[in-house]
Amino acid sequence: MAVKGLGQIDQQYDGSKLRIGIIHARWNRSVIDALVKGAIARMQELGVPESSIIVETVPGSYELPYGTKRFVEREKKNGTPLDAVIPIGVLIKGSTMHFEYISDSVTHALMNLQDKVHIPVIFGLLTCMTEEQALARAGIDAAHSMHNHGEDWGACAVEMALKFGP
Ligand SMILES: O=c1[nH]c(NC[C@H](O)[C@H](O)[C@H](O)CO)c([N+](=O)[O-])c(=O)[nH]1
Repeated sequence: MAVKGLGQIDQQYDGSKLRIGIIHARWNRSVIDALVKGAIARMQELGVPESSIIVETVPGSYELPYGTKRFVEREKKNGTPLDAVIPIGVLIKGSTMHFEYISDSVTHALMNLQDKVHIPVIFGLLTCMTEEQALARAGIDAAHSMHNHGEDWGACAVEMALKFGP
């Protein structure tokens, strides 16, 4: 039995009152779209209305930290604050060190963002050595060898928002 992964969340949560943001990069779009779809589907299973899932995009993963911060601030300013936000990006190793620098810096920036925006920022950055790894983690590889990690991120956003919201 696989031991990795979120598995079942430890109780059924009612997400019907939550407002969750997804902000995704547009690189590696086929993988991104599958991850976003999985996150939305899981949050709807947990009762979050589709109209309460707000989707925004940025060019690439490097733009996720700043885009996420401004996205959360904009929704708060509009009187429609988010209860959690899921930045989603897919980084695939190329022939240069670009991958390493973006992966490391974006990971730290997203982690630290939580203390600035004061809502859960779920880690939705796939850092893959190959395209096959990315496809598998979005559940769209030919063998369907793994589940869609976007579903985990959706469940995580609902749990964190309900447990640790304002
Ligand atoms: O989201 C990604 N952005 C990538 N680069 C773009 C970067 O995130 C910025 O958008 C760009 O550097 C402009 O700031 C990637 N690679 O370079 O390989 C990648 O794999 N994934």
